[in-house]
Amino acid sequence: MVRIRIRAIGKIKESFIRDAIADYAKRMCSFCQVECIEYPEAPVPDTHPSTIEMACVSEGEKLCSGIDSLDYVIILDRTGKQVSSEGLAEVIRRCEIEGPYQLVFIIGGPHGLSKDCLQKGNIILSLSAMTFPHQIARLLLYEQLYRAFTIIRGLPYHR
Ligand SMILES: C[S@@+](CC[C@H](N)C(=O)[O-])C[C@H]1O[C@@H](n2cnc3c(N)ncnc32)[C@H](O)[C@@H]1O
Repeated sequence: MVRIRIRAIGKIKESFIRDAIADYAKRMCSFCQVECIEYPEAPVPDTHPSTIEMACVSEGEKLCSGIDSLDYVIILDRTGKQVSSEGLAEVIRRCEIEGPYQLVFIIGGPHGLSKDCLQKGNIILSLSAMTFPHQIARLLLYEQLYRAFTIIRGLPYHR
């Protein structure tokens, strides 16, 4: 069974988003092992660009540390490549058949991801040209992962 690790900055504060994520995680549990590891937001004591950049670098180091070189790493960023739901399903299907069996998704915090971190992925994935709050980006990712598994298994969810 393919393992999916989501590495994300910050907690999900809104209970309705937490509930929706938990619902998709439950629906996916017979298709994959999905786990989310949350890292704390780095402190941003002022709004100077260099302070924000330092926070992004520090968060990026935590998000990318300890990733196995065999993992397939997908970094979520607005500037990345947009793929269809079928395209994401194909990436997962290939991992299920050929490996690597662990997919890692990385989601930044309120200030986004450092340049260094963006270079550590196998792909940078854009969910849209629009910017979402990290909590919504995480929920969208869970929904798209669930959708991908229903596409792979031919289940009547994706239309
Ligand atoms: C509030 S956003 C960061 C905004 C930051 N100004 C930037 O442009 O990256 C927080 C995180 O959510 C994810 N995210 C938000 N919108 C996204 C999108 N359209 N596609 C992919 N990921 C997105 C990214 O991982 C991002 O680092």
